[in-house]
Amino acid sequence: MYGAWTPEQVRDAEQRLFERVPEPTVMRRAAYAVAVHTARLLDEHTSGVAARHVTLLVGAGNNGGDALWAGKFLRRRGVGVTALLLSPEKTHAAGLETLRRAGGRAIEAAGPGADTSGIGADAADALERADVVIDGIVGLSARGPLRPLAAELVDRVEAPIVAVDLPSGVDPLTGAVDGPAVSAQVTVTFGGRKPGHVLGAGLVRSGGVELVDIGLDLGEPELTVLSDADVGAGWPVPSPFDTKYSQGVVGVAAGSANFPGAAVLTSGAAVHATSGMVRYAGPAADPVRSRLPEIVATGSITDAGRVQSWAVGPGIGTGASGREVLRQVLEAGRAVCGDADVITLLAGDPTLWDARDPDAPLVLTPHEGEFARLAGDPGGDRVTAVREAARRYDVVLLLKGNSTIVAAPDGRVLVNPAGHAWPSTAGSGDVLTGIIGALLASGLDSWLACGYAAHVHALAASLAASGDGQGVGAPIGASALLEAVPEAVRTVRAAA
Ligand SMILES: NC(=O)C1=CN([C@@H]2O[C@H](COP(=O)(O)OP(=O)(O)OC[C@H]3O[C@@H](n4cnc5c(N)ncnc54)[C@H](OP(=O)(O)O)[C@@H]3O)[C@@H](O)[C@H]2O)[C@@H](O)CC1
Ligand SMILES: [K+]
Repeated sequence: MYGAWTPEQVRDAEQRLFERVPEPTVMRRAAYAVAVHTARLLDEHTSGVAARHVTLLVGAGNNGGDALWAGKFLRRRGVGVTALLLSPEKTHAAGLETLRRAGGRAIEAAGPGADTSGIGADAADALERADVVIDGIVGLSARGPLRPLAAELVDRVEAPIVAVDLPSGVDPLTGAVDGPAVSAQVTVTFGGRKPGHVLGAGLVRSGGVELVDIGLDLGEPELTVLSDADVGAGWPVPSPFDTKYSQGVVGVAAGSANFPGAAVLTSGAAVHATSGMVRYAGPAADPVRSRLPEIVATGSITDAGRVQSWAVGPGIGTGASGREVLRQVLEAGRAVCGDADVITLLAGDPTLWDARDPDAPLVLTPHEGEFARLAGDPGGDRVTAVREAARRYDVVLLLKGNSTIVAAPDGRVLVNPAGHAWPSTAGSGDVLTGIIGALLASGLDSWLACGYAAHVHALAASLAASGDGQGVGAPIGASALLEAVPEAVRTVRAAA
């Protein structure tokens, strides 16, 4: 498990740290780590460090200061270093002096001989010669899209990039990217990850994140990310004394005559996610029985028998029958995971919420379009949007994406930064619903159940796509994802 902290939290911790440790000492610590990782990358790409060339992109603040200090440390290892100053009059003075004293060169990025991009001829040459580029344009204080000169420089880079703290162009708080942004091979960050490292485009732009301890005491994180080991340790498996009933019985209300596949995928996922028992209730009882003989299938919810949770929504439709299914499930007073048509129904008819037992956990798992129907466009700051909607509706909300976000009504937020889109295939959401339903039936906390399910679901998709998770991926459908769920569960349990 690891956390991510907002820039504001980092700044508060930074102030407390500076009361004990002088600021330049902290910066040197941070910069030294940047130099170490840059040397590593140089070695990987050029089979050496000495006599290689590193170009620094140096912005107006301490992020640029870190880059300049890192340049000084690289000089000690015989690296040729050129700093391109984006705001010469605001450059970190001590950093600039130390680099120059170590034999590094510093020139204006917008120097003489500039073409239409505004980049000077010497600066363009230094970019071209670079074996590795260090991005110190902007870090924690980034606001809005990159300014034009920064954007031009970033577009021009061809060498692998080490980003200082955050890839420039990525919003530190939301991970959103608006225009050109650095795509780093490695991002060296300090004290703790920031939301920008684990959300949306920022997740992909950060490359491998290297965390450096500089003595910050950060407190409770804004976001939590679960590891394989966390998920594996909490995944419910039968104890020697369990029966099929004691592990929790899942009810599945999904699919219709027109969409029997949704019933099969949701039910199949519930079967694969935990042991125990799965009941199906709905018009697709025959196809479910024939594909999944272990399921007890009936035509209606009233005949289904006792369950501990309901997985409801995929393929039920948004007409009168779907509405009735949802009403019955909500009135049953059990934990509910609602997906797809359930979200559309709840968004369209606020009176349906009245059927809900307020003491029974309710989980909703929208994709972006469904979320918009329920709570408006999530915009760039998805975490805030999901957290507010979870509070407003008193539900656990899971917003799907390459970083899936799970917010509880009390404000806790989990992120599953899968960083790939293999689960983006028709029917994949049905599988996720079945997994969550099964975990809810086992009695897991509904927020954690969503975090575990999102993690295993994304892992199952990548295992299915790449055979063993190592190979080159090939397109998959939801059936392949479903079949890979047990392997994904084994993988996380082996890590625990
Ligand atoms: N926290 C810690 O513990 C430690 C922090 N450390 C380091 O300090 C960094 C934070 O430094 P910081 O506060 O000086 O600001 P930083 O991010 O360098 O921005 C500088 C200036 O850039 C500008 N600018 C803004 N947006 C822009 C844009 N879109 N495109 C272009 N330019 C833009 C804006 O200046 P303006 O031009 O508006 O005057 C802004 O003031 C942090 O990321 C880490 O590297 C480490 O040294 C040690 C431990
Ligand atoms: K940066």
